[in-house]
Order: sequence, then structure tokens, then C-alpha cells
Amino acid sequence: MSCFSLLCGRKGSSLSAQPTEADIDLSSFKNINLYTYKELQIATERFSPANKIGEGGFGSVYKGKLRNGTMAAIKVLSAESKQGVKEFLTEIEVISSIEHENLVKLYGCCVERNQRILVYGYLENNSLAQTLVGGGRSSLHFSWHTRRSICIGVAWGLAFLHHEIEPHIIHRDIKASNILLDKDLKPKISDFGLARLIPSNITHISTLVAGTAGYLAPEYAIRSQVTRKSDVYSFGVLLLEIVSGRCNTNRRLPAEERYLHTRAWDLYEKGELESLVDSSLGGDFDVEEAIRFCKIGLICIQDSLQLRPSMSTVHDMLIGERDVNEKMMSKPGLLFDFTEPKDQGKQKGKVEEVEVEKTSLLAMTGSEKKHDLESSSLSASTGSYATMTFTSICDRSN
Ligand SMILES: Nc1ncnc2c1ncn2[C@@H]1O[C@H](COP(=O)(O)OP(=O)(O)OP(=O)(O)O)[C@@H](O)[C@H]1O
Repeated sequence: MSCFSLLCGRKGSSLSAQPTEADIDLSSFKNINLYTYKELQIATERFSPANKIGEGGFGSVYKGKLRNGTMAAIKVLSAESKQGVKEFLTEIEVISSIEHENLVKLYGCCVERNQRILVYGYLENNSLAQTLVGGGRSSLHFSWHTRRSICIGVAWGLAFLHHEIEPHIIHRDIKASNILLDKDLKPKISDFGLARLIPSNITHISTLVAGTAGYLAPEYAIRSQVTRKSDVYSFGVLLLEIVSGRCNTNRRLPAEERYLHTRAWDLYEKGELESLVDSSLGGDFDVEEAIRFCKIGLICIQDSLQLRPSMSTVHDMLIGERDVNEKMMSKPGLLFDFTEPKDQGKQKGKVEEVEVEKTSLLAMTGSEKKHDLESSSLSASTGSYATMTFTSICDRSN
């Protein structure tokens, strides 16, 4: 048994008289709830497939009942996400100290047996991807009032990460599958801070994640330029998805409706934004408010990150405490309207993978000059732009 497992096994007990290096590491993390592997094994019935509730880019997620009776979502991080225990725990200490009603609570972790396992509060109603925008397999009904509350809640949670935490946290992966819903359909943002747990040479977001491409701000996807404004872009896409009840990309639709970003902009220019609102609401919504939400979405997804508002401004606009300034509204920056599946004949229901060559990436932006992009992408430190694999999960069912 390793030092880690010994230590994890005696949570709360005093350390041995002659601490090893590993002892010292762990003893300095007093504020972290450390779970033993055995405890999590019992909670998940030996990580039984029956308790597996999801699989993401970071690893598998299991539902489990902790010793104190609390339900938890137990995320077993995959091999790529392994890093030194000290670095890992440093991040965990920060993340688990963050509390907000619109953020999923990290209870603690397990670092035993070379495992990295995160233990989160369990959310009863799955993610927005599984219920509202991912293909309608859910029986849940999302009224306009509920959608409005979800948009405002997510904006508030994100504004908290951006403006209330010091140093601020950029989520980097805001999307429908990272918005979980509790029993009352209150939204909670998951996976915040996780990007920092992944070694920098592993580009989880840009290369490994399924279904993310439509949420990526162009400057982030092309130049790895990560700012709070790239989260604002992703939030704008999500906002349009919640209002319209559809995924941001659906290649089964006619060309002019395929991408939510351009669809919303076209309708805005024609003064017909109302028709973007989900038809399943049967017209039962506040028209003025829904149009305002669509405009806020469009303001967030502008190509120029300087023109995108901060998340606290977005929140204030959503609740009507701040006017939506249409003067600062310009065409959306769109990452991938040029992409087409390599194999159009893939089976329905299968994930489509689209390889995007660098030249295509360079061709896709609206306002930026081609040669500027080329030089910046070539000088990017990871040099990982030669090919990117985008997977469009929404195309399966919408
Ligand atoms: N705290 C939680 N409560 C309930 N279910 C959860 C929780 N966390 C994750 N899940 C479930 O597990 C699934 C996978 O989650 P995970 O965050 O690992 O991946 P993802 O967000 O779907 O994809 P990616 O890792 O690419 O962002 C989620 O879609 C959700 O159904």
C-alpha cells in the first residue's frame, strides 16, 4: 500500500513522527476532503457500469452514495489528466473552497493508488445537453420562465468565477453538457477549474472534446488566446441554444438554418428574431424578453472580443438592469461554418468526426486578416493546429 493510501485511509488522524515527502504534501492540505479509494469503491458498487452516468473528456462519471448518505457524482480522471499530487491538490483546494448556488460543489477527491478522482455534489436532472438542446430525449418541459432562470443563473455563476474569485477563473468549456440541473431545474456550472488540472501539453478543449467546436470563440480556437471574453462567447452560444431549444450546429437543416450563430444574425437583420424562439413553447413566452435575450446572445458572440461585454454586464442585461446597446452589435465570429463531414454516409446516431485542415481554419474567420492568423497560429506554442478533430454530437438527433 502506498503512502498515499495510508494517509487517505486515516483522514483526520495525526501524521507519523517521521513524515515522508508524500506525507508533507498531504499534511499541508488541511482544507481538502480526502476520500479513500475503498470508500468510493463502496459508494459506486465497485464502479459498476450500472452506476456509470456519463463519460466526458476527463474520464468516466459514476453516481454513488457516500458514507454519510449524500449522493455524489464521482469523476474518475483519465490517464492524460494525471499530474503531481501536490499540483493536483493545490488546484483542488482552490476549487473546493468555491461556493456559489450556480456552481457544482466539489466535495473533495481521492489521490490514492495513482488515481485522481473528484467527488462532486450530485445533480438530479442531468445536463442541458441531455434535456433541452441535445436531442429531446428528456420528458422535462422547459417553460419560458424556466429558460429565463437558467440563463440568468448560468450568467450569475460565470460572473462569479470571472469577477468575484481572486485570481479569476476562466472556465474554458462553457457548453450545454457542462450545465447541470438540480431537482428544481436550477442550473449549476460544472467542470470549472478543471482545465488547470490538465497538463498544458494536453489540449483537452481544442482537440479532445466532443461537441465543443460551436462554442469556441474564434481567437481561442485559432490562437489559443484564452480570456474571460472567450467564456462570454461560449455563454452567448449557450444562451441562443436555450432560447431556441436547439443545438448550435445541425447539418440536417437547410444551409441557412444549420448554424445557430448565423441563423440568429440573419433573423436579427430581418427584424424577425422572435421566430428563433423554440416552437415547442407554443408561443407561450414573453416576446420582448425573448428577443432581448437573443440580442444579448448576439452581443456575446461578436468576432471582436473587445466588443463582447463582461459577464457581470451580461447578467445585468438579462435581468433588465442594463440596456442592451445594439449600436455595439456586429456580425458573429464563427469558427466552423465551412466544415463538412468527411464521410457523409456515416450511420445516423453515430458521432461525426470532421477533420479541419489548417488552411481551412485560416479561411474561416470573418473580420481578421488571413495572414495575421497564419503568423499567429504558426507561432502558437503548442503548434497543434495542423489538424483538429471536431465532433458534432448535436447532429445525431436534432
Ligand atoms: N455533478 C453531477 N451530477 C450529476 N450528473 C453528473 C455530474 N457531473 C457529471 N454528470 C454526468 O456525467 C456526464 C459527463 O460529465 P463530464 O463533465 O465528465 O463530461 P461532459 O461535460 O459531458 O463532457 P466534457 O468532459 O467533454 O466536457 C454529464 O453529461 C452528466 O450527465
